[in-house]
Amino acid sequence: MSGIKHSMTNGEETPPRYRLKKTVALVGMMGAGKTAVGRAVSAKLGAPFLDSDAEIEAAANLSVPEIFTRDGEPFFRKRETEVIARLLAEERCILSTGGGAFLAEVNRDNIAAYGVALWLDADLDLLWNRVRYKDSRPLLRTADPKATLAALYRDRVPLYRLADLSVRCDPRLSIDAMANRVIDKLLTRPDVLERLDA
Ligand SMILES: Nc1ncnc2c1ncn2[C@@H]1O[C@H](COP(=O)(O)OP(=O)(O)OP(=O)(O)O)[C@@H](O)[C@H]1O
Ligand SMILES: O=C(O)C1=C[C@@H](O)[C@@H](O)[C@H](O)C1
Ligand SMILES: [Mg+2]
Repeated sequence: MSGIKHSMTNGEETPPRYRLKKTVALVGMMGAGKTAVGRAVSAKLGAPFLDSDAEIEAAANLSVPEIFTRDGEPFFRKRETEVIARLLAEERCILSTGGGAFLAEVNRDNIAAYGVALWLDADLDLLWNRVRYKDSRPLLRTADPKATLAALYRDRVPLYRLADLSVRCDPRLSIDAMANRVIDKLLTRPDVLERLDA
């Protein structure tokens, strides 16, 4: 349990205020919670939230699966690199990346140039439980999506380990509680996040 009060629980407490000094890119497997937890972290910090998948979708006016089907994965990866570079340069933020983004060295280098990468490290079982009922991940449209997810996991974990920071995803923790865990981790890096009312 975090020893730090992160949110207002009664009328007497004031919400904590933070200074985000660098962009935090959330990386990790599909279903780890980069989007959901990233949004909650940004709300708690009062920092902008950006999501590379959502930006690519908005620019194309198509969903991620539609882009994969129409233009193919290499096209998507090019857009992903462009979008991440643009978002990093635009403003200091919490940036949720797509699950494959951190695999490309160019994206890792760009993230390092502007901020830090935080890996949301989730077990395969948890990931499968999160993604199994949704058809929004084109890479899992295979005859055996569970085996595909396991293969992606095996291949990708060594690269996610290159992230500056990592937080384990506990299946018992809500999105809000995970966001607190992420903030606790960021506070271990005063060059990234500072608490102003400590
Ligand atoms: N701590 C949590 N507790 C309960 N549900 C969660 C938690 N974290 C994420 N979820 C849910 O799991 C699903 C996957 O989360 P999310 O879309 O944030 O993953 P992601 O890492 O952004 O995946 P992708 O790489 O495909 O974008 C969502 O339905 C989300 O609401
Ligand atoms: O893990 C991946 O490679 C992906 C994850 C999603 O966030 C999307 O970026 C897309 O479905 C690819
Ligand atoms: Mg996401």
